[in-house]
Amino acid sequence: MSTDDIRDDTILEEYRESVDHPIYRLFSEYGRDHAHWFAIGVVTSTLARFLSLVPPVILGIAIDAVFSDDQVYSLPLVPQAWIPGSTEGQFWLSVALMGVAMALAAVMNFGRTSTLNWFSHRVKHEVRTDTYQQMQRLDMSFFNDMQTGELMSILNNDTNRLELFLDNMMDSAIQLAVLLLGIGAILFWINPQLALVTLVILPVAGLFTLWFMRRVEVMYAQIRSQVGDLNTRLENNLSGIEVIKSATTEEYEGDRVEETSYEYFRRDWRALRMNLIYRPGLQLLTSFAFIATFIVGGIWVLSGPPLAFTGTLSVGELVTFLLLTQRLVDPLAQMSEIVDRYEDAKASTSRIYALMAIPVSITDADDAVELEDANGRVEYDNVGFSYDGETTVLRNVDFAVEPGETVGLVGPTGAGKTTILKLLLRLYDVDSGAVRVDGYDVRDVTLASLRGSIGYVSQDPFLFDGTIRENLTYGAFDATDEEMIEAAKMAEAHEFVRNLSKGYDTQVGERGVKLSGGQRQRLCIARTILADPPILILDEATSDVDTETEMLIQRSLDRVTENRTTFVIAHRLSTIREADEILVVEDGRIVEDGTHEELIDEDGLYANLWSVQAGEIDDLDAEFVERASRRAAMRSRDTEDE
Ligand SMILES: Nc1ncnc2c1ncn2[C@@H]1O[C@H](COP(=O)(O)OP(=O)(O)OP(=O)(O)O)[C@@H](O)[C@H]1O
Repeated sequence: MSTDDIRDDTILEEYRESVDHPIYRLFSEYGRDHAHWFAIGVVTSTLARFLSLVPPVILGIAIDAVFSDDQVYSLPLVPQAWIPGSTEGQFWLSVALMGVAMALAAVMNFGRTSTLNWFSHRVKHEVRTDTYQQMQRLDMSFFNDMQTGELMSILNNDTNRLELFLDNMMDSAIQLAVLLLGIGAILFWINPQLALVTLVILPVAGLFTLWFMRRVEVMYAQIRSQVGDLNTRLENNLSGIEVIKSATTEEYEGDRVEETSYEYFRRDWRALRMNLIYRPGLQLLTSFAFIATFIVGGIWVLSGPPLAFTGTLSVGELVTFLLLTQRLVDPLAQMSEIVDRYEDAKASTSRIYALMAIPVSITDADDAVELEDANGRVEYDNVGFSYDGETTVLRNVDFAVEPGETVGLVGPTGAGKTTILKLLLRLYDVDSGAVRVDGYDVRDVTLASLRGSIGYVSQDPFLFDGTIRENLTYGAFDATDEEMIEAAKMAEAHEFVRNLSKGYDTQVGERGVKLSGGQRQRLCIARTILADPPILILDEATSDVDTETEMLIQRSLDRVTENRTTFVIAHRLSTIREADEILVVEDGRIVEDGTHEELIDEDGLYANLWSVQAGEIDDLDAEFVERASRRAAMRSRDTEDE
């Protein structure tokens, strides 16, 4: 098991253990709104099962009264005066009663399947939607720790397991309960003594089932978690297929998938082995009941009551007994499946509720205010931050930006530039100090209004599967074609889009794979421009484009950034040369700040970085070279550790 797997399991496991009575909760929280469908389902299912018991009872009576003339034709709950006196009349009455019972059973079966199916599919749909909504609200730190495959397995596999249970198994459970009660009652009504012989297996079957449930509960939890691990591995490999192919690690990855899949098979097989004992065990018990009833009943009919039994037993009664006992075999064997699916659904529901129980810390405060028409004054007040609560990533970050200013952030890789701006978006909360927009602490305004005021072009430009038009208007859904094209022109994207065969209706592929890195970047810039936010964050927004395009984008960005507070993170220092202020970040601190000219004059880290990019490597001061090699050494050590 990899460290990732252990980490995922720990988060879910921690909350899974705190989930009490998951199936009960599922019914009370999600079933309530559709309780009427469920109730109709239960009633029709109950009636269908009762009606299915009518033919064997009528048959027994008909054998005794019509065919062998042993007894008087009488029906339970029916006045004797209503029953025809002739044998022929009784025969046709039996036929009619059986026919009506069968027809009504068919109608009830229709009602049962349609209502219970509706119920289970609705519940599944609502559980999935709610789980997704809750997942979206979770903190970024949660997504850093959880793997996509694991989450997909909860959203898809686990919710599907619920449907399997709610659909077929609820119906089977009702069927079993009705048949047990109905058959039990009829058997006792016909002959209580023989009924005891037939039904003695029930307590034994109950104990056997309890034993099985205890054993498989843990096994199912392990299986569900292994499905998550397998999904994670598959999802990771599919996302990284290009790396796998270029590194020719197909065999290595094939082995890893096989290993994870084998573990899934092993856990699955362990639970299945239990089933292999349980199912035939139950079948054996019911067969035993059938044989015992046949032996005792047969002797009874042939030569009077055996052992301590008393009274009489007719052939018709014995036939009804045997037919009904036979009716118990299938549902009792099905009980194993019901219990099996129940345990499976319980494991899945626990995982769903565990996900829902994970607390969200980045959320609107009760008295959060709307940040309306932000001016764009941004202030970092002595900010300290770490991702994991231990390793400090930012310390004493302190600066202020006036509305409309452009600020460049530069510094070595891993210094904390992106992290600083993620705090402005409140993707994470600061550990100490405060980040303010227009004088409001970002924790005191609503997340929607804060993030709606900020446009973010991330380091890793992401496009959704769909057309270019859909991607550009994402978030600005009401934008007109003219506005969209204007934004695309500003981001130097219009020309290349126009040259595509389907123009703005071109499909970009998953994550935008059908476009080049630079094209993706330009579309992301255009998307942000179209949203027209008062604050703009461009994180290496032009790193993937050629120098010429960069120059063009730069030119239009100058127009875009006018009158907006803009943060630009750039490794290519030429990009931020004109910024109103440049912050130089090193090891999570701001070590220098000023305009390009001021920083060059200061002759510190920035001046040295500038010299490197200008190609003046021979003129670098010795301390800078030493610090750079120290950082590089640390980076390669980090990589080795990984
Ligand atoms: N999600 C995360 N969880 C834990 N640590 C993180 C996370 N993201 C970044 N870090 C760590 O925080 C530090 C700062 O990262 P950050 O991405 O802010 O650097 P950066 O200056 O933007 O780097 P670059 O120029 O390479 O983009 C790094 O040491 C990085 O390993």
